[in-house]
Amino acid sequence: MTRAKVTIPYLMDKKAKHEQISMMTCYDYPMALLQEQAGIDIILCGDSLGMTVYGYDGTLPVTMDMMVVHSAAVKRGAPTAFVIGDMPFLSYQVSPQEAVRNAGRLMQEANVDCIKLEGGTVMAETVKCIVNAGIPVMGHLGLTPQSTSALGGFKAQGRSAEAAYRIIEDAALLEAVGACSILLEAIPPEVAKIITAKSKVPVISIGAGIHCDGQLLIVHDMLGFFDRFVPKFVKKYANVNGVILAALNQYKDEVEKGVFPAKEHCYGMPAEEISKLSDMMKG
Ligand SMILES: Nc1nc(=O)c2c([nH]1)NC[C@@H]1CN(c3ccc(C(=O)N[C@@H](CCC(=O)O)C(=O)O)cc3)CN21
Ligand SMILES: CC(C)C(=O)C(=O)O
Ligand SMILES: [Mg+2]
Repeated sequence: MTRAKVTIPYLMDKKAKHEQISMMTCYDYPMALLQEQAGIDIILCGDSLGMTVYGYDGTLPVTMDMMVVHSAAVKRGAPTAFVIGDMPFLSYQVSPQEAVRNAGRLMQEANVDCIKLEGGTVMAETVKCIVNAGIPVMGHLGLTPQSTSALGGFKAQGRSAEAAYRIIEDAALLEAVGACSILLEAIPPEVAKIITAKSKVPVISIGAGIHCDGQLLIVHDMLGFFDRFVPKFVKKYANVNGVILAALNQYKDEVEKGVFPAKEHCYGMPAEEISKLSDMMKG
């Protein structure tokens, strides 16, 4: 049985009932099939794919074209999940007009349900314009990886009263200009708790503690499929690297020993054809 499509009203209802929302990143079709099967509510095709899939040091090299191709693959694998396409660096900062056009590309070419962008007060006008175009927007506050250089690295945010107060103000403003949900990354639980209590839209945590309306993890981190660094907020639920490495080692070993391929991996040929071929080869 397939579940009903996850919609904004469905997510609002979950918040109202204090039922936790599950959210996970995903970058390709086979993983999307599994996340759909697991019933993950929200799937984010994040620009973190720059690091997890493409091996860059950060998210800045990621382009709109990459996000469109990957988001489309994710939506094909997870038709009933609420799929969010992440707006990459420079796709929305230049002007609200460019932001609307690029957000529209994710809707039109990748069939996503929503887009996400980083920033608070400075992005309020842009969020308003995208929402006015009929495109749902998730806001993203706290550790915003596209401004790592300005933040001084991948560092937790909102740890002073003043910094926390600014994030709380930003969250209220994002909601006021029409954001359908807010993502809080790497901030203290006490701050996230205040925001979640004040906001009418679902607030999702990645490294923002237990008091939010839902949780997000980077799928490669939680699977043990990425270990260049492991943020404090990550819990590893599997060791996929270990499973894959064991298979690769065994394959290499069997190739070198001539154990693979076996008879069952080879195509048959009728005996008379083999003997005819043998005669032909004798010329
Ligand atoms: N694989 C992956 N996981 C992520 O969580 C993630 C990405 N990639 N790419 C984009 C951003 C970058 N993120 C990060 C990266 C590193 C830390 C980290 O190591 N933080 C340290 C504390 C650093 C400090 O505060 O000085 C930690 O211990 O959590 C946190 C978030 C979150 N996002
Ligand atoms: C780190 C999360 C929140 C994100 O924006 C992404 O996966 O790109
Ligand atoms: Mg992102």
